[in-house]
Amino acid sequence: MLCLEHISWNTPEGTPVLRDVSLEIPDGKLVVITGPNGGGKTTLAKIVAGIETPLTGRILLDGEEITALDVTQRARKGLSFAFQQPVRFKGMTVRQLVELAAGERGLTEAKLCDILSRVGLCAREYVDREVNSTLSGGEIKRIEIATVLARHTRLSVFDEPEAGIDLWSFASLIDVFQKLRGTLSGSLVIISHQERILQIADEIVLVSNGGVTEKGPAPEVLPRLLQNQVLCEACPNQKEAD
Ligand SMILES: Nc1ncnc2c1ncn2[C@@H]1O[C@H](COP(=O)(O)OP(=O)(O)OP(=O)(O)O)[C@@H](O)[C@H]1O
Repeated sequence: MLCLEHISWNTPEGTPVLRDVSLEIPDGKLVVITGPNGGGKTTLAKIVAGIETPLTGRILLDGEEITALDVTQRARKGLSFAFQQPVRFKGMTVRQLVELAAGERGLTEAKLCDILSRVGLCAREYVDREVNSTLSGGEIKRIEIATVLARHTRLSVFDEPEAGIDLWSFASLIDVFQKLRGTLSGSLVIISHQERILQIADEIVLVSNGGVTEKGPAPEVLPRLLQNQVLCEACPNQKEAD
């Protein structure tokens, strides 16, 4: 289980972004974090990844404090992330990147194909391409999601997997997440605004204005979100934004 205790974070200019966030991410569950733009969801994910350091609070993984660990040390503990703005791994081929993620050299074409087809990419066309600007944003995003899927980690976090992905790939991704949920030993967290992703959640957490304003089992929280009661309370401009 991942526990966040009293996490706060300010921008470099000192503007509060996260205010005293406490949250438990249980094992074996698909937890979807949602909420209005700018509420603090990605910042929370960056703090869990070790990219940002919290101003206050601590992070525990299975009871062990990991607050002081850097990104690499946390990755070794089994935390992996697919961010909204994917990182580009200059000079590496797709094959090398997936092998690195899977921790296995010399993956067979069949295995590579299995991993890449989950995100709607045909392995044969992609494996020997370099991960650089010749790939589209959507392709890079899908490759990054594939690397997280390949790792089978303790905690996997996907930040807006729907962003920049076409409808067909998105539909197969939902399928992948659903299958993952059925075989989960660790935790699976998806940050999303998409109703179709909220529908497959076990638990939903609403992050708004730097705090957790709602959390609970999806069957209880989702109807309220869909009726817009919760989102509207949390974000008065939500209706206008939609
Ligand atoms: N390094 C930074 N410097 C300045 N402001 C920042 C920084 N990081 C985050 N913010 C601000 O913190 C707020 C929360 O950003 P964050 O990306 O966590 O929101 P979010 O809930 O993920 O939003 P979205 O749904 O739009 O992806 C935003 O107002 C953002 O501009």
